[in-house]
Amino acid sequence: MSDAPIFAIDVDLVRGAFKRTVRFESNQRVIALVGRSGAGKTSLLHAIAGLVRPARGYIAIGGRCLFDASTRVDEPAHHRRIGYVFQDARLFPHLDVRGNLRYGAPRGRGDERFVFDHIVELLGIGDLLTRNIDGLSGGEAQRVAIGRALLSQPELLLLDEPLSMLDPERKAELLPWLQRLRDEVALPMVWVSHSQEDTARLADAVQRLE
Ligand SMILES: Nc1ncnc2c1ncn2[C@@H]1O[C@H](COP(=O)(O)OP(=O)(O)OP(=O)(O)O)[C@@H](O)[C@H]1O
Repeated sequence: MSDAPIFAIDVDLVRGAFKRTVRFESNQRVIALVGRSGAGKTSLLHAIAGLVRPARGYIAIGGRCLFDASTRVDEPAHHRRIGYVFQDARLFPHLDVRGNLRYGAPRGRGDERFVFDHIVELLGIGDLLTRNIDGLSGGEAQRVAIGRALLSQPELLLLDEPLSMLDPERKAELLPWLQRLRDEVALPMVWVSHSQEDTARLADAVQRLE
């Protein structure tokens, strides 16, 4: 077993005129990232995912170095084994639910950590498999998006405000599934949230960007 913290991050993020340093270490598995609008939450997720390059510093998660400016480590995004769930699900409209879940799932090795039938059961989406995307509720679409992310066999899950576009009823419906995800999928997760209440329910620790 490695003694490395689950999250070890110290980066300078630069996006146009925006510049900030984010530094934290944590041994908690599920982190809520909170802070005012424009504080840099999405920018940090993008840096972890390899979609933007920090101007300085390092990102190591689960003892795995994803980026280190001093040693010129910069794992390409597609090698980082990260599942990314967006606010608006971003499912493929030309595929049905099954097609979306199958998209990008490595085939045929037989030793995958996340298996199709288990993920479908975990997220309660078995009845949706042949449905078109445009007929799904916001909460159903998010569950499918999470399933698609897990079936890409990630080692880390990033969720950018998965509840924020839902009305209160749909949100109440989705929350227990997200709690189940947190409890039954033993992956590190970073959860961007605006809501103190969601944060308290879903995260082991809160990281605030001022
Ligand atoms: N591609 C870009 N070019 C220039 N500036 C950018 C770019 N992307 C983000 N920014 C700026 O970087 C800052 C941080 O944005 P970011 O989206 O990371 O914040 P956030 O905390 O996620 O905000 P929100 O809660 O509103 O989503 C903002 O001032 C934003 O305008």
